[in-house]
Amino acid sequence: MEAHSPLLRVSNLTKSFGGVTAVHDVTFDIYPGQITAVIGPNGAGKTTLFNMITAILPMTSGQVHYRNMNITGLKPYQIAKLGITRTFQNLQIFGNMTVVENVMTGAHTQLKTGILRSAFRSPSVIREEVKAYEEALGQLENVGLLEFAHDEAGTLPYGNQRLLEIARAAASGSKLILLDEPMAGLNPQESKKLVTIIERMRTEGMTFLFVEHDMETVMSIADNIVVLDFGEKIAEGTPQEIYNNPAVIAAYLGDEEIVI
Ligand SMILES: Nc1ncnc2c1ncn2[C@@H]1O[C@H](COP(=O)(O)OP(=O)(O)OP(=O)(O)O)[C@@H](O)[C@H]1O
Repeated sequence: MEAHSPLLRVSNLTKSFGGVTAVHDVTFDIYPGQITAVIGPNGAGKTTLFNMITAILPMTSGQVHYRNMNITGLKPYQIAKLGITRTFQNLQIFGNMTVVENVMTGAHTQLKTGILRSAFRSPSVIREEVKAYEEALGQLENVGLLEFAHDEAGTLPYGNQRLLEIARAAASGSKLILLDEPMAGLNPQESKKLVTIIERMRTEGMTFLFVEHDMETVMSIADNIVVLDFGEKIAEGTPQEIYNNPAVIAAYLGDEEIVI
């Protein structure tokens, strides 16, 4: 991949649900190591856009390229295997498994071991499992959860469960993590911790795309902001550019949830 080619290219994505066009002709690029935020008033199409990029929803038209490869029409597991992971608004933690086991489920998207081989527990399978375990512990250390590695994940406070999801995404070998409202439900200290972790992971080479209503977070960490309104991209730019954009201010007028 060329140094300046986008990691992800979203081209003319459109999604219609019957008569409702939730996303219309949206185009933008994400470059490696960038933090990109998608913002917009309620119902603007942010989640639908995420769902199309990760193939949870088929698009009506448009294309998605990842590392110059056309990934339009691939299945969600194929996209995950290529290195794109997402988190959801509702946490997707396996509450009865331990914290470290949860992280290892991320690593399993990349393991070579098939069901048959793992049933026989050959030395190569064991080696792979040990590697995944050590990698999982490393990821837990990165997000400050190492001391809870052997606790049941369901017993972690909400903010730590969110960090656990991010550790799991990182353990999957992802290069691009999509976060759907990562700050939702976090208290100010937890938000601050998450911001620090995202920024550190970025300096280590991770790329992020996130949907967020918390404008303070968006303005403080995003390199690039894509603004949707009624499914259309109405603006794109740096936090400063977006902050001063009249179309963006107009779109948010009357939206009580967001103070821009
Ligand atoms: N499965 C669906 N069937 C019909 N309409 C849908 C469906 N999913 C979303 N929509 C509509 O598409 C539009 C965009 O919804 P979407 O959830 O993507 O917006 P959003 O920006 O993520 O909103 P929020 O900030 O409230 O989460 C809305 O008008 C919504 O009602």
